[in-house]
Amino acid sequence: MIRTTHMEVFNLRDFEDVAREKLDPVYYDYFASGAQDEVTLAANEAAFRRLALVPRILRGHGPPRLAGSVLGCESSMPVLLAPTAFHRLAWPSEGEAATARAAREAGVIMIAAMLSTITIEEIAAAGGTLWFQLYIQPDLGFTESLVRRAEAAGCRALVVTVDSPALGRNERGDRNDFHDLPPGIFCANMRGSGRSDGRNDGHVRQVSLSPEISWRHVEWLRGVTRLPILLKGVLHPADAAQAVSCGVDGLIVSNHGGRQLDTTPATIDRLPVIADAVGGQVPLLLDGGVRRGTDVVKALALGASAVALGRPVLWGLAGGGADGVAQVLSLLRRELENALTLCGADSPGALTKDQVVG
Ligand SMILES: Cc1cc2nc3c(=O)[nH]c(=O)nc-3n(C[C@H](O)[C@H](O)[C@H](O)COP(=O)(O)O)c2cc1C
Ligand SMILES: CC(C)CC(=O)C(=O)O
Repeated sequence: MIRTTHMEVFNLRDFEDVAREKLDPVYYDYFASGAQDEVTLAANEAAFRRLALVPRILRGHGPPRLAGSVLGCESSMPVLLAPTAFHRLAWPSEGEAATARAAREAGVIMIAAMLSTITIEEIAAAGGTLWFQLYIQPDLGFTESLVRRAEAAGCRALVVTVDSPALGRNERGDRNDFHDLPPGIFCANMRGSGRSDGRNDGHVRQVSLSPEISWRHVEWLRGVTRLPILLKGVLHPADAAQAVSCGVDGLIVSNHGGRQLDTTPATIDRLPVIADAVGGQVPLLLDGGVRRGTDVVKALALGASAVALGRPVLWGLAGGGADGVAQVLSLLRRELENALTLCGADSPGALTKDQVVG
């Protein structure tokens, strides 16, 4: 159990306090912040609090089974690690390798961020089941080289982030003048060969979040890889339906943890309309504000196959490297097991949407 001089950790929120104590305040702000007024950042958690769970009784079963699979990948519980950039800011010695080790040991899927601070090959060497998150770069030759590297490293799916035609306006970052990674830390996947412009030093400035990216790019990607493709950042049911017609294999209902367009709705509030639009044709995942086992249960009941966890993983990493991430996952697993039991569900699939009332 991670303990600092005056803090014991009982839940995921406690880990944020530990991380705040340990991190450089500028990096803490980078991880914690949302866009502009942080309305969406707050809304994600507030919406989970607002929804109530209705338990079913006297179901007469044993402890719930948490394990299952998502897009053919086994997972010991319906919780994935959301892609988050720059883990060496939280744990300088190992960065994403520590996160990947903890995910592997917990038997859960890690979505490795394209903007990781060690390479995807290094993450794969430390990790278990990995999916690779991609910001499609207008330099399609370079994008394809990243896809090939992710395939060769054994990644089992591509997660294309589609909520970032530009970078969200982060005012905490502006106030802290945090616009570059510190010396010695790079976007490791962006270095080396593959770019048509020959720029290859892994500087953040070389990453393009471009409004030119369109459905045509998704169709292009569908043609260059056989890996399952998920779109991350879907909030409109018409987009969800179009994604399915484009041959996309899964969707992540996400507002990027409130870091892109501020004042978007909470993700859990969008899940039902997206689930209706998709009608079970592809698995739906959700991220944003998941902090408790009861939050996971609400998302599962409303139609998600699994959820993904962003900041709490970073708090665990900052608090104690792989051990900290392992503790975050283990706390959430215990809570999820308890919440399912109290809801009368012997597995995630036994939950029904009438068990969530708003
Ligand atoms: C510090 C930080 C960095 C992130 N980096 C990325 C990224 O590189 N790519 C991406 O698709 N999403 C990124 N995200 C968004 C997460 O994948 C996820 O959508 C969000 O964190 C979920 O919300 P939560 O933090 O409330 O759990 C980042 C989020 C944070 C907090
Ligand atoms: C550098 C950013 C594009 C990484 C990111 O997605 C984020 O910080 O939310």
